[in-house]
Amino acid sequence: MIVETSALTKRYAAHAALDGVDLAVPAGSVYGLVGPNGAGKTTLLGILAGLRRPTSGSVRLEVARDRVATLPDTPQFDPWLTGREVVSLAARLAPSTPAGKVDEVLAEAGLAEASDRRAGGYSRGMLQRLGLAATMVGEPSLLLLDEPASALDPAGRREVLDLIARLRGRATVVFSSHILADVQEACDRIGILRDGRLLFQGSLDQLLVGRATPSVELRLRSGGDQAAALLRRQDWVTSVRPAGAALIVGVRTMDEAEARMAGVLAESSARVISVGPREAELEDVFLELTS
Ligand SMILES: Nc1ncnc2c1ncn2[C@@H]1O[C@H](COP(=O)(O)OP(=O)(O)OP(=O)(O)O)[C@@H](O)[C@H]1O
Repeated sequence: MIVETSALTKRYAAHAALDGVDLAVPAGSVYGLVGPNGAGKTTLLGILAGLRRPTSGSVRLEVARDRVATLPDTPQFDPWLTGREVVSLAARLAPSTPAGKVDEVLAEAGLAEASDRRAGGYSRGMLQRLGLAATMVGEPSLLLLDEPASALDPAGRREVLDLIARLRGRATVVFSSHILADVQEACDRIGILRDGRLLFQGSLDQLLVGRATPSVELRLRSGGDQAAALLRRQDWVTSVRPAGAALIVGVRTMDEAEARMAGVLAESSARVISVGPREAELEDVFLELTS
């Protein structure tokens, strides 16, 4: 394990922001720390980065402090510096940065063209990528990224997630997010934090197996409200919730759903586009664990 904490606790006055957290991050992994607002993600990353002190418990890093790089959730740069100057400054703080590395990471972050423009004119997505470039330039062994993609639009998120995916195998990455899809896509290990407690950590497969209740995804052209009301009255239906244009119907067993779903839909006036089993997703488990 490149990062291990033991019974880590952080109190702000009477409030426990972290409560007995045993985090274990394997070397080389991309670890997603996910949890709702206020769960303690920033506090935990801050302690790992050495920026906050724990109230009790311990942190063990199997990596020298100068091989750890941290990206705060809203990186701030002097607006008059160009992208290249920001990354060059970061390079000077790293123990030894190979020649040409500044241009290499700027290109990797998709900022080659913009590198001589001032950071004050960058978009949010560009600033986040500039922060990543500055974090990556010293070739750290461990990157701690606080919500690197959460505030971005879908295109910006995609760029940042792609950049993180490319770090796999080159460094260990711990990043926090409250966007489950990002974690599901980018991480090979997941920790779920709520109210300062680590409710689960392990691989996505370990998380999903045997936890999420089986469910069926219904796509309806119209009549969704009536169908949902009818479904809620069935004893084999455990939950009905809208997800975009679809209804996600939690069921006791798939057998019952297969035998009885068509009958309920026929009874309603819904126009059916498709009915299909839905693979357990992180969101189901997350809702199960955190609600
Ligand atoms: N410096 C502080 N003083 C007092 N309370 C704090 C401080 N920092 C965090 N907290 C509290 O500790 C809890 C955890 O906060 P933290 O910022 O670590 O959560 P988070 O999971 O990062 O949340 P978010 O997703 O909103 O950033 C919250 O209840 C927060 O109000």
